[in-house]
Amino acid sequence: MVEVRNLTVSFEGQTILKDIDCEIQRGQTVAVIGESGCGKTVFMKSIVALVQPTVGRVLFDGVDLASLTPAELAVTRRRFGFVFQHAALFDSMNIFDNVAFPIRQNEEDTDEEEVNDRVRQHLAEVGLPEEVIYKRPAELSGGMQKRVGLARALVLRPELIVYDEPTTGLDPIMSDVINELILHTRRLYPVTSIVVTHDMHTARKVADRVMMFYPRRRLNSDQSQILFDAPPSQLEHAEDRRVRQFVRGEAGDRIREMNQGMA
Ligand SMILES: Nc1ncnc2c1ncn2[C@@H]1O[C@H](COP(=O)(O)OP(=O)(O)OP(=O)(O)O)[C@@H](O)[C@H]1O
Repeated sequence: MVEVRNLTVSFEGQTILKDIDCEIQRGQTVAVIGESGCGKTVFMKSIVALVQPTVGRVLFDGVDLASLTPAELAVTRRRFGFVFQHAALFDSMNIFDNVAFPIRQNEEDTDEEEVNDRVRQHLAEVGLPEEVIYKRPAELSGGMQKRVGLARALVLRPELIVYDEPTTGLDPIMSDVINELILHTRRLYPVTSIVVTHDMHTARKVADRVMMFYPRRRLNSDQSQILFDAPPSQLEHAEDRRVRQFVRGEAGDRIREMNQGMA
């Protein structure tokens, strides 16, 4: 479904991603992990054409996203769902209108009765009670806001959904509610998911594949930036020491490097 070919992304002369090659199959859930600043979000945004490749290509169903006109890209983007780190809800709209927004925006012919049914169905799917419907985002807890963000992302039944740190800032129970919702969505239909996360519990629980990125600036030019690309069950046995240290949360050589001003 997604083919990433020789992807390089640079900003103002600084290379963040270099020569990334991978394929993501339909229905796969990929967790993208790695230390802060290694380029996880840039990778995820490149896949949904929110960031343009400096070199290389990203193909979605065989089509190079960079070759599309803005109008064609807008049509393709309807097949994508986005769950942002801070829910990114519209503060001035109530919860109903937030979730209805993508339908009203993209499927203008939908009558209000159907909009009503779909919004209520999606809010129920993420476990939100009826009484939140006419509240504003600021009146809900962070976990509830994330669930609204998820309902809004799912309301057009996207084929590809990207999650940017979906559990950051949530307590362990609410994090697990979000993990369960990601799994539940996958059970409902063969959505492809890319989950950028620092939460190893999330990576282990929801993903059938984990990709670990490493900061480009810490590598030699011939070294691959993807240190690990395998099912989560293999994380503990990864050959690369940096992967094992990362998943165990061990600083390793980093403290010495920091003291030497290298990190
Ligand atoms: N639009 C941009 N313009 C300039 N630099 C950018 C842009 N987007 C990202 N960067 C830089 O690219 C690097 C990687 O950013 P990215 O957000 O992908 O990291 P990350 O691995 O997701 O980190 P974190 O875990 O902290 O969110 C950072 O140094 C960031 O400052």
